[in-house]
Amino acid sequence: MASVCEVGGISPFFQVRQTEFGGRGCFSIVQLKKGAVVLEANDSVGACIAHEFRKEVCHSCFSYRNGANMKFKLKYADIAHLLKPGVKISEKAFNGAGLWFCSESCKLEYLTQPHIVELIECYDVLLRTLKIMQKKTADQKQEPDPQVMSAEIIDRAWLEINNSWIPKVERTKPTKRLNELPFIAEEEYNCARFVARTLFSLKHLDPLSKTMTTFWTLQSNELSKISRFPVLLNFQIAVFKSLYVLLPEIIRKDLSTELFRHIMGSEYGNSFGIWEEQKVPENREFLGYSVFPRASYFNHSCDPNITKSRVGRTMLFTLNRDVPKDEPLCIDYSSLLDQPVVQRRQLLRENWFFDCLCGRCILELQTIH
Ligand SMILES: C[S@@+](CC[C@H](N)C(=O)[O-])C[C@H]1O[C@@H](n2cnc3c(N)ncnc32)[C@H](O)[C@@H]1O
Repeated sequence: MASVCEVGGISPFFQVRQTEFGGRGCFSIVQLKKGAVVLEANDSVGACIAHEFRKEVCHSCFSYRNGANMKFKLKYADIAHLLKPGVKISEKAFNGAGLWFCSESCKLEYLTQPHIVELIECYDVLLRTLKIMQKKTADQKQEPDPQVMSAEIIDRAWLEINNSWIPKVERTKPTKRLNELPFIAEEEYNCARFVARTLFSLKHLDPLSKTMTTFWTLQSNELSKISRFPVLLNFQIAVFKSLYVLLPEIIRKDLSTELFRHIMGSEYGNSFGIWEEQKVPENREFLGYSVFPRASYFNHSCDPNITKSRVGRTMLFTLNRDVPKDEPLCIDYSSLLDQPVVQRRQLLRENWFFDCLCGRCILELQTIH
């Protein structure tokens, strides 16, 4: 984990410091007024709209219109002029990369992202593979899922990939590598798209940017999440193998087991849901998720002083009350604030893998003991 100075300078309103209960958190560095936006994050590193919602969500502005299909699907003609050396997209095989938009202008805006055709090639090959896999019906499980998990078991599984599987693939002729492809279903596909987007972002981000430096210092929850759901180890390995076999070289060359584990481990505790906008939590659709490294130092509080909201692709972090200097700035991870303390803490433990030590929990725990 990085030292504090490596994650400073995210906002003029707060600093990242060590908290009393361990880990880092955000603290106000000046007195702040209710309504102040302490962070505006539009620098997502990885994001994924669930396959289920692919036609119903605009991939540029993330708008969703009560389940209506978006009218503008990506076509080969839209990208033909963007093709460049190292990117091979055949007109005949092109599937639209699973990208739909609410308007021509949103589509154009998406296509103006530098080098975006590299990502479109990745998305399209993953989508083509999912469609082929969906035609297979037999039980495709290759490895039995482990029952008990530990850091050693996880490390050993990845060592095996590094020492045995990758060298084997590298010795295999490119035309035969598809034989190494594991079975993937929709969940693996969603995850593969998320990782592909992250690899693409990292490839083109300024290495000295705050987004990049904070990405490398994100807390990983790999062990706690896989310990709770051991099936995730084989799931992740299947995603890794699929990406290794399928991704075009221009993106795949940066894929290593170490980077993959950091992307997956940090995604678990640091991603923000892409929820339908302007609806109460109980009635919102969960459309996908996104990682904003600069916004990942906000701890949870059951009495949060920050309200998070999404406007298009941007996350806003707005103070919901006046805050003095040196106060922790916290958001609500859970939408469970009306639950009693014991249930709240249990749900946070089960879903977010930590025992909540916020001021409200500590106070309420004292009253029940
Ligand atoms: C998004 S990160 C927040 C930044 C994190 N503290 C760090 O050092 O990178 C979420 C993690 O912070 C810790 N955390 C956040 N809120 C907490 C709370 N109320 N009580 C205890 N731990 C908390 C947990 O370890 C959780 O998995």
